Amino acid sequence: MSLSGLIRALPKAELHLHIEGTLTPERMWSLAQRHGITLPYESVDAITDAYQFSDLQSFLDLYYQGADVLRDEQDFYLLMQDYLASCNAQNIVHAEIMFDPQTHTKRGVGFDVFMPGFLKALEEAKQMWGITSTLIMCFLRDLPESDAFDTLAQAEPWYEHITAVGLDSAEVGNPPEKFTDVFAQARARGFKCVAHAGEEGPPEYIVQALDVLHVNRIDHGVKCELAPALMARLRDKQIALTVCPQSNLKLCVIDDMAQHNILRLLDAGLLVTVNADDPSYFDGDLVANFMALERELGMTAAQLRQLVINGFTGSFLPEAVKARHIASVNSVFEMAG
Ligand SMILES: Nc1ncnc2[nH]cnc12
Ligand SMILES: [Zn+2]
Repeated sequence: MSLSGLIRALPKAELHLHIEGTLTPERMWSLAQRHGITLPYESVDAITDAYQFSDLQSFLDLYYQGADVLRDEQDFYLLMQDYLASCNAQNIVHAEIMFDPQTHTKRGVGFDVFMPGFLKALEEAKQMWGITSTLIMCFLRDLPESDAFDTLAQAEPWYEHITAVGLDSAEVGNPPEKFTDVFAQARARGFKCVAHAGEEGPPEYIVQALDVLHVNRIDHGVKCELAPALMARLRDKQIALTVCPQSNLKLCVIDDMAQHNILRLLDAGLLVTVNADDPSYFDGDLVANFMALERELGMTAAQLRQLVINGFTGSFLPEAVKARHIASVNSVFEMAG
């Protein structure tokens, strides 16, 4: 089987995916029509054409604007359903899905609107396709820590459906230590923790995420290469990095995919995984991200195998379930010869 055939056929996990970043231009258009919202675009194509970014902030501005079409439970159900249908098409069997409550609550759209929509679609995908999932509730780091505390309190009726808390949005100038207390409270309430760190920000933010927030894994983390001692620590402790190659290209973290360090980090023994981040905005789902690694970086079959296995190893699944998925990955390779 060709490498592209394997990429498609392998059962995969996705660990770094913002559900608001899966809003397709078509769905944005249809929801805007449904709610009588006038978008600042003339057509679906004009939405896609606007997705040219110079850095993280230039993307976040459009991403938060796009989310404004999400108004009622059905919108959030359709958003999640679209993503899960794409998981089924890509053979993603397990997804750890981030959502940004504050993007919605600050517009008057509460947990009682988006959570039922999400949960209905997740349950249907489990029944129809056997796709398992966890939800990661992210705090927006450009807002004060007190807002994150409010969000943690508002989420209380939904805790049983949320596995982890995360930290996203504008990184530089909003270090992990700004959220020390709310992460401590989230940990005390039994949540796992993740944080975006070392996407645009310095390696010190990765160190803070580990030492101050006590995260279980790092989202992005590609800037760790600038700090050899940190790289050694990530390798020795096998802390998962949820790397998003196409996102890094689109947000100008790198100028060219050929410069991406993901395979160097993998070959150095770090637990790196491949993820889409915001597939609708970055022109690439999980399969497309793997394809780019084959095309632009010459990823080998052995590297592909390790990256896909790492996706399960780095997940929040129980160990026995991880082992079952990893065995299926290995059996696809054995059948492919
Ligand atoms: N790549 C990213 N970095 C920070 N915050 C985000 N929110 C959605 N995508 C993000
Ligand atoms: Zn992200």
